Amino acid sequence: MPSLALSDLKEKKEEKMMKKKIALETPESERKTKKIKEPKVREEEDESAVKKSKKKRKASELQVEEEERSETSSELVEPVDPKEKKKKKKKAKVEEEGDGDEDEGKSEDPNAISRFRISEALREKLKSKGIEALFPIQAMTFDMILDGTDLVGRARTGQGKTLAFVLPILESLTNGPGKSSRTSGYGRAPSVLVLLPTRELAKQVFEDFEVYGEAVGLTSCCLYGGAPYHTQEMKLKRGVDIVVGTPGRVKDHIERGNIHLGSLTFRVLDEADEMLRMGFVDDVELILGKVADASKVQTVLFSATLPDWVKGIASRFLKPSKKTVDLVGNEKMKASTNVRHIVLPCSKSARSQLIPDIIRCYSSGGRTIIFTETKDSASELAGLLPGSRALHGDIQQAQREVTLNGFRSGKFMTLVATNVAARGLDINDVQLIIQCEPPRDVEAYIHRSGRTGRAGNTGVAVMLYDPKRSTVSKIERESGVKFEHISAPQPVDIAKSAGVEAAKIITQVSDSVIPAFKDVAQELLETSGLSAQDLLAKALAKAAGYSEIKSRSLLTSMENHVTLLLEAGKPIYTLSFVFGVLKRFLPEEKVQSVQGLTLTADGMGAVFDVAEDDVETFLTGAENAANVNLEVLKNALPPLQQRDMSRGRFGGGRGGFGDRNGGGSRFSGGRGGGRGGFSDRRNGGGRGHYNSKRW
Ligand SMILES: Nc1ncnc2c1ncn2[C@@H]1O[C@H](COP(=O)(O)OP(=O)(O)OP(=O)(O)O)[C@@H](O)[C@H]1O
Repeated sequence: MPSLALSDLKEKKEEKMMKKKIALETPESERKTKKIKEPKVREEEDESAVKKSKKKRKASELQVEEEERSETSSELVEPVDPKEKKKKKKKAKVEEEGDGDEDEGKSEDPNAISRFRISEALREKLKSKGIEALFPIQAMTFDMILDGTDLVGRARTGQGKTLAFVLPILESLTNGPGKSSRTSGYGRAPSVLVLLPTRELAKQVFEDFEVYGEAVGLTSCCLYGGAPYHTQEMKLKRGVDIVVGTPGRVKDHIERGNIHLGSLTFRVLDEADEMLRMGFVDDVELILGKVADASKVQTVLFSATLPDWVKGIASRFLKPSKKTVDLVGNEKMKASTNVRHIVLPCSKSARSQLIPDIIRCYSSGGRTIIFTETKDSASELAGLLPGSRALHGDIQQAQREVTLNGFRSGKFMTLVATNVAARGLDINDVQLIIQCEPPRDVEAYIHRSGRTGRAGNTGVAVMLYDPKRSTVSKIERESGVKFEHISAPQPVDIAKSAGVEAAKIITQVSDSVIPAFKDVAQELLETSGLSAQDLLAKALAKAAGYSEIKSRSLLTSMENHVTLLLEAGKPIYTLSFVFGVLKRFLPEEKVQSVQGLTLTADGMGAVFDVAEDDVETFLTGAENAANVNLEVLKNALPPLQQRDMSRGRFGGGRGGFGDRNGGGSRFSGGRGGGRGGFSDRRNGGGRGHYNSKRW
């Protein structure tokens, strides 16, 4: 029910805020910034900290402690032991209480930007953007990057990984170790190269470098395909300090002799896993290999997902002394914890009817991004959803930019995109993500759902799936997300809330209209054969834009379809058995018309959809059949068996759809088929493989 869903959402948000409030009441510990330290943070506090930082909090949950530096060459900065953390909290609290007066230094956020080696100009710029304190991933990596360490950084989506490398790099080049090697003057070669998988993301990161770089006198340029070479060449000719780009176009400029990477000080691989997955292996390898002396270059790699096979690149291109700051680590939950993750059964043909209602129920009036698996489906769906636009790789770059700008500025509120928009895009007020079907891999799920719930905000991610061919359980076990299973919002429920709105509007209509309409109202009352209440209900419906209300099935979400539950008095093991039972009392064409046939998790029944007009035929037929019970399901589906496509068989019973807490068994186990390392050509198979064919 939409009204329920909305209030549930509100409740959930409040509950979350409450939990966060509690989590945030953690005293600070002193932080010394000059020495390299081993900061440790408890994973689940990561996102609380983001929220708190946003609110200019006074205390921080980030615990920084001094540790012996590890003798190992590559070091993982691990999350702190929760028990240990508790002890520290207690100790700090006692100290604070004993202290009495409000020492200004102590009440200040340990992650306040003033506590880091950030120059005045950059601080001012950050403040002008409303940033007063660093987020945990930024605080934990700032000194390491500034002091010259190669680094692998991982934090969940929307946790500020971009500024985690932008700020220390800018500081290093202007006031730190990078300053001495930086070249200057007309035609200078870049000191920094940042590689990203998509054009939109490259532009976004470039804009950060431009805004903050300007404050310290550094210039940047952005190199990406689909845009004219000339402008990019002119910028490179004049000389820039920072180059941000996608691998294909950067490589082209190298080959044209437009850029020289011999004197690089920094290399950044943002969303490295995606770049390699997209087939940029050769290009990235070639580009990274262009530095004159790799030992003099500092390399950092950031992503919210770091599949094992990416670690191969890290060992190949980062120094053995590299450090890893992983705020996700072995935590089960890999996706954003600020997002409500929902799954909903829906057949492909019902999508365009269902999606507007999902938006009505879950977008809270904000922006929505809908992800499709292919470019064609993105265009097709955008054509069917009024007020939406498509974004994918077949659209001209200039139009892609117009579309994204329009979405960012609120000219339209629904973007239908392929995976080109899955990674890194940071768009204000995206409240809802809809995935039309489960993506092929868990990383895509994590990044797509991470376009909402950013920087401490909350959001909703709804994934549609075909109950007959679902990979929901695979995504669930690999991402650690515990999906809420819900049924489609029913048009009648949506109409009810629209009616409430319409009633409000009607009460606001001036009494001056009454004389003009009174006579015809009286005539209607006398001639329509309806009560005054029914007549008014019709008038309200019309005011809310309704001429009729269609029903929607629980199973496939198809309009004018109804879900039936069949039981045969004994366990049912196969779908063909159900067809056999139906054939006993129905003509063949009716049997063939059933949609979405699925067995129930308890193995005692089967559910399927039939056209509303056929329901009577089915029910009457079943009355005359021995040992058959057939009933219409009105409110919720029973728990169903899910066909786990990743395992090629039916999985065990998972949570009922009416049960928001899901239930059912959890699976464990790693992913199959490890992806190859950097030089494994079998992965990706040529540049643009993924995006050119599918998105
Ligand atoms: N210290 C901060 N205080 C307040 N807001 C911040 C801070 N750091 C970053 N932000 C904001 O948080 C948002 C998310 O940041 P960013 O895009 O860097 O996230 P991310 O971790 O790279 O996400 P993804 O994995 O999806 O790429 C941005 O709008 C950014 O401006």
